[in-house]
Amino acid sequence: MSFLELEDVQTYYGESHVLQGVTLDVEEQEIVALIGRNGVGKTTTLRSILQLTPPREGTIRYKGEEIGGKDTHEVSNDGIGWVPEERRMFGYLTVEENIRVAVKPDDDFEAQREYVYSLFPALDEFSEKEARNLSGGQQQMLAIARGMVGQNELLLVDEPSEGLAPMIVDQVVDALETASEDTTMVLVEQNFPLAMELADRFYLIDHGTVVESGSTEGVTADDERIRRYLSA
Ligand SMILES: Nc1ncnc2c1ncn2[C@@H]1O[C@H](COP(=O)(O)OP(=O)(O)OP(=O)(O)O)[C@@H](O)[C@H]1O
Repeated sequence: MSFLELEDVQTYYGESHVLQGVTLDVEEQEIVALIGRNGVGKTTTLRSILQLTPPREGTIRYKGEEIGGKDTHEVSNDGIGWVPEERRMFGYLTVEENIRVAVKPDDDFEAQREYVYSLFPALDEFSEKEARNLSGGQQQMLAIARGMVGQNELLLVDEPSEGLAPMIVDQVVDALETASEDTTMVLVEQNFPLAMELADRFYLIDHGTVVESGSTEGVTADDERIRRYLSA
């Protein structure tokens, strides 16, 4: 039994059949990258796991339990965190307030705050700053921290390097590596070298289905298996 298992997952937006049978698995403590061209269904795979866009067919098992059909808040209570694309957060709230909003009502805010500040001590330093005044890298760190609130055991991270300068991307890599010591991770990332650097294994998605997979070890964008799917 794997930590997370997707079997023949089929997801639609209305009549549009986006995931056409995605099968993949993730082992505990792994970082698994989902790669592929724009619009092939990577974000939709994360949305399917979270039940934000519930699949119409197939199964999703998390720690051996079928989570298909659950509500998103139940999936979140099961310990699955999300770092959405574009770092959605409350710009006019402070860092600390953004963390507070992410803490579930039954959870101990103080304990959760201490937990995320221990993961990312830099956040503590600017805890009173409004999120909109943070740099892109700091915002991404806050987004990752919000995903880790609740000591989530699985973190789904969507395009963490998007729109960030290369120097800032290094900070984000550090933050993801720190987070990955505590959690299993599924990472959607357009920056191919970055995805290969961070992840243990990859799944290459094309037209809503997995077309290649394997260890990231030694894989480059010149690899013929990869190139034919990623180049335009
Ligand atoms: N809310 C939606 N309603 C209708 N179609 C959607 C919706 N969200 C995404 N799609 C379509 O579903 C397909 C897959 O989108 P998805 O966001 O999963 O792709 P992706 O691989 O993550 O690529 P990207 O990097 O562009 O986000 C695309 O054709 C997209 O236009």
